[in-house]
Amino acid sequence: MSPIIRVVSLWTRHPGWLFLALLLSLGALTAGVMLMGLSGHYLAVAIAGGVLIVPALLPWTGTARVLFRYGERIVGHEAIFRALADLRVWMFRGLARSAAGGLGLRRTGDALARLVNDVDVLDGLFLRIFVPLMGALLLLPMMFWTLEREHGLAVLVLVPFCFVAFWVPWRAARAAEDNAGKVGLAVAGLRTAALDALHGLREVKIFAAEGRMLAEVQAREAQLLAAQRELAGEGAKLSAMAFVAAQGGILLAIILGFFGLPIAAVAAVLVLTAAFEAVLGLPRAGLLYGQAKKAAARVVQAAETGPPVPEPVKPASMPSRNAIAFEHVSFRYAPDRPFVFEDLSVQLPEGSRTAILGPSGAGKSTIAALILKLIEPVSGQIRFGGTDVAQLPAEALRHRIAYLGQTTHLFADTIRNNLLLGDPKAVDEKLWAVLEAAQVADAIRALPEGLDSWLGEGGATLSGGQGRRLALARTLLMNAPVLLLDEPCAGLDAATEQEFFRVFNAATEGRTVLLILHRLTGVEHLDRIWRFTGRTLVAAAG
Ligand SMILES: Nc1ncnc2c1ncn2[C@@H]1O[C@H](COP(=O)(O)OP(=O)(O)OP(=O)(O)O)[C@@H](O)[C@H]1O
Repeated sequence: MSPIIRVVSLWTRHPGWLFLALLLSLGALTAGVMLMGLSGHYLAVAIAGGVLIVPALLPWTGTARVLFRYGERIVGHEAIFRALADLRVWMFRGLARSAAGGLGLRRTGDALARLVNDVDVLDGLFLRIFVPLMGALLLLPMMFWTLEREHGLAVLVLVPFCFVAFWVPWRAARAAEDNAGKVGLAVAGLRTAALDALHGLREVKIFAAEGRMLAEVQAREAQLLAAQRELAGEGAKLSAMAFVAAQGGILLAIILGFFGLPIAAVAAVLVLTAAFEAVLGLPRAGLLYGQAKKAAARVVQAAETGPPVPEPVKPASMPSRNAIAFEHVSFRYAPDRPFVFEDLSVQLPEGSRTAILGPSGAGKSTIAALILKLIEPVSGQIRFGGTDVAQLPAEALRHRIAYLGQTTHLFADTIRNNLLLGDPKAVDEKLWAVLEAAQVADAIRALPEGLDSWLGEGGATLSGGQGRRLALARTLLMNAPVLLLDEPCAGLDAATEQEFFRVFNAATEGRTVLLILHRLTGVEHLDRIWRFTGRTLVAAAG
């Protein structure tokens, strides 16, 4: 299915609104053409006979035109706002499904460009392309009838009309399609560069790299402007051609009018003026269509890219148990990358407390990513509660697991709302209990607004260590039977770390816990310890 059809198929959820908008628009067009035709006719009669008759139909047609146009604007925009809201939600859901592992900054800029710019381009698909095109098709028989009455040859005027209404827009669409790829890429590139520079502003200042960063953003902007200028030039050329053709068509009707029926000729010329005016926007619509086609392709691609690990066709039901086992698992990130581990087997029995130790780059975080189904083994199996995770739906599996990664995001919101992400129903008492467990309660208590303090973007108002502990508290709050904690004590001093592990044991009683650590300090009551040796895990104690 072509991307444009895919996008339009999403809009069919609002058939009533869209159909009504189309009817009102065609009604306005018909009333406008009738108005001009009647005016021309009675004007010509007045000139010929010296008597001006204003038929009762004339004011009615004028009023109808205004009312139809007004209704079309209201209904059309309502229809399209609903359709766009659906489109954005659909795309966001698709992104969330495909990017569970986090987008990363480069792709965030690109995703934002698609969510905002590309969806905005699609805004015009119905009102500025489809509706005027239907109008042009409706005008064809109307014009044939009017011109034919004037002079047999007058139907020749339909040639410039079709040129303006169909050929020029088609050419414009082709030109815009070639160019829209460049514009889309340039917009995404500009957003990515600007976001990158803004996110890293502190580093930019420390390394005095403002000039280089600015040059990068300006270069991207220049690329975008060049692509837009090219398109605008092409658009202007085609619009000029359409304008000349429209004037030529009207001139032809006037000339033929001298040889035919003058009264019919005046009416025809006025009808033609209205008709050409109605289609003179179509070359721009053609340009827009070319852009919309590319935009639709980018939106559909972003929304329909599958999850990183394919979902099972017939998912197994979630097992009641929560033990985890790796059975002869081998994994590498790409065929041309070395294996991170080979033939790795390890068990995390239900309710056990396990630590995996190893130097940086050994593959500890990769273990967590495999359990969460963000990546899949090259060979071997990972079982959750006895069932191969490949058979389990990723979302249901992740509901069982509370995970604290090495980098976690704190939202620009209050501390309370950041915490409630872990358990939306948690009462204050529970929030303070997890804050105590994560050794950050004192710092929060010292803030003037306590739990209602605003965190700022990425937790900017807390120190790095405090932010990390808040993220840890949020993970502890999640009522999941399995806890995966990747370096939970990063940013803690030795004494606080020891205190953390003391409280941690009580806070996680009964859950299956996997701690991913560089070194073993302060951890007590562990059931198992595994250490990376070469490309596999070896039991260190138990
Ligand atoms: N997305 C990725 N694509 C390609 N290679 C990756 C990716 N993520 C990690 N790696 C590589 O896989 C290996 C294991 O990485 P992993 O993050 O699991 O190590 P780690 O033991 O958690 O390290 P650290 O203690 O520094 O966090 C490393 O050599 C790393 O370069």
